[in-house]
Amino acid sequence: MEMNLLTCTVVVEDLTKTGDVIKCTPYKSLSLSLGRNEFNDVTLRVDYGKKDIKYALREIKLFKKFVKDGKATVRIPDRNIQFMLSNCPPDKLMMFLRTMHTKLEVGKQKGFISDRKKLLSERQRTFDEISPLTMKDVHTVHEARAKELEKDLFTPKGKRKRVDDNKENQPPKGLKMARKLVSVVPRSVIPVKLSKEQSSVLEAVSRGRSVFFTGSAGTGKSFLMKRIIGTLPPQHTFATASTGVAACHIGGTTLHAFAGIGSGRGTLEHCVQLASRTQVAQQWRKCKHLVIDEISMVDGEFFEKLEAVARVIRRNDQPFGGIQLIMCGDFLQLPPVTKGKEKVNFCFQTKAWKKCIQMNIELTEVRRQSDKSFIDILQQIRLGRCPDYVYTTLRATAKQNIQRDGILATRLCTHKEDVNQINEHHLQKLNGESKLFISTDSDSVYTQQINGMCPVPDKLNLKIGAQVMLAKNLDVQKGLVNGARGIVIGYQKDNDGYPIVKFRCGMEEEIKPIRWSFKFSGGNISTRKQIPLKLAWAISIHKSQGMTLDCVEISLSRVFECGQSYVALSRAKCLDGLRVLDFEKSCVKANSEVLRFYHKLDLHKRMMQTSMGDY
Ligand SMILES: Nc1ncnc2c1ncn2[C@@H]1O[C@H](COP(=O)(O)OP(=O)(O)OP(=O)(O)O)[C@@H](O)[C@H]1O
Ligand SMILES: [Mg+2]
Repeated sequence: MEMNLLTCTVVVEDLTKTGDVIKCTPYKSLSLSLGRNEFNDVTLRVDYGKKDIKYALREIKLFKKFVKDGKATVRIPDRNIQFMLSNCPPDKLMMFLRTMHTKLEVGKQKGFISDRKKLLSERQRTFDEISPLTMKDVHTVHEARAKELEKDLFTPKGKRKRVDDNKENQPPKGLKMARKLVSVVPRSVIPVKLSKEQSSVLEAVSRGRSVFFTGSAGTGKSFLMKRIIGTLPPQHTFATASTGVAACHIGGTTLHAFAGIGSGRGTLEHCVQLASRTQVAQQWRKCKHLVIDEISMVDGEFFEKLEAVARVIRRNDQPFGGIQLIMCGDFLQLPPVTKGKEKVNFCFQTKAWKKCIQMNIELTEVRRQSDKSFIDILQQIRLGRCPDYVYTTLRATAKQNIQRDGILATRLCTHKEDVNQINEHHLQKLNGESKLFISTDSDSVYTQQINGMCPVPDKLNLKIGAQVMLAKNLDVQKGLVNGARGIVIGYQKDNDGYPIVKFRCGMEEEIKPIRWSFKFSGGNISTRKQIPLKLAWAISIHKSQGMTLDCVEISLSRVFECGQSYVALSRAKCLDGLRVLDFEKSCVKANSEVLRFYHKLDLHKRMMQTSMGDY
């Protein structure tokens, strides 16, 4: 990701010394870049088109509360100016501000050249690109901050504290925290690197191509999608997915909610009429980049309607009304939900698909599992094959004891009813009182809809001993990740009484409520604050699509969909964490039309020689 350059909407404000605004000039699009001048000062260059102005930085003030929405303000106090940035790609903005702040702090440690020396210098004016942020830079800043904190603690209010003042010779309160600051530098400061194939997808997207990227379960499609969303301007980008759970995973809304055309089963005229409602039409017109995750579950007819509606509402005859489509999914996982004996209609079978997609890209590196033989087994299942070695290996898992420290495996069920029954049954069996945690929803009108999208329910009933699953990444380094399994071992003793969970990774953690936000048709935003836990004795295979689970038990006797066994099996990270019951060769099914589609993709790739490397 280009960390030194940002192009976005900017309001430039000239300030008085006391910070009042004297003049305010809006620019629809300005480019800001970070570099170093001839004295090695971190320098912000603002490109106004006809001219550019460079600000050598000594002090900046950043206002970053809305950085996730692509907004922030950069104030340069000694130049009496501030830049209010908006509609920035959020990840880019975050990295830009982080680089500027960190490099400046590192510069402060080294010291600046005096103004006098600069004036007397005869060096030629230069502006060189700043080097990328490194962990070393981040450590330098953390150490400096921790030292400052230590100093403050030893010398309260400017008075040096004598050592014998500290009677028990104990480090003062808070010093431990200061030291911790030095030792724990969050890894997330520098984003996880994309693989070569993932980077090439990002590059294609940044060149404005409409892309479909696919790949087996766990090849990092959703991971990449989140990164792509972070590089696009939020006002014109709509992140969606075919199901609520998948939408929540990438911080978006369902495709149906965005489209505003109901089920899409009505006539085109009716769909256009629905999409012409003011708020819905506004979204359609604003949209320049439409992201769709889990595209395999989008019905082909619905996709065709969307494409036609987009052209009409946007009054633009280009495919999809000129919107850039960024879609991902794996058609060998779950297909669209159909009623009764209706034939499945996949998106890739439609004319709209052929018209819109400019690039098909396949991710091939599996990230969820690392064991090569397990990856191979999953690949066979994905293609609907079950040779003897696959059969015997999976049958053998039925005897495995995958429970650890009393934490049972999550049971993946083919049918929804079984899920509720199993969870209720286990909860009732536990002795002790149950404790109810009710969510705080910003708008109760949406509670039912949120239940369909949010991984946690509005009413969460827990008991000591309950098997739970974390529904959000809390601390990736500690293993407190989305899908991590644990057991409720008690409640905090204060008024709130939040649950304490012992996780399979060994961590014990108090789980406090967190907030989810959801977008509904017309752009309405509603939030839910709830403990990020759900009962995890069982979940449905349909709801598990997209998840990574650490220990799973699966009964495949009632599999009814192609790809269903594959989805279930591929949630596990390793064979040791998997127990498959009632496994028969007949459980393994892949749709023949999907296989043909992938075969063609492969042939096409070879013919065009568009291997990822070449691309
Ligand atoms: N470049 C990467 N570096 C580190 N980890 C990665 C990378 N890409 C993906 N991962 C990790 O791999 C795991 C699987 O990724 P992800 O859930 O995005 O896969 P997916 O292709 O969407 O799978 P599914 O088809 O099951 O939805 C996640 O834990 C993710 O964090
Ligand atoms: Mg996914």
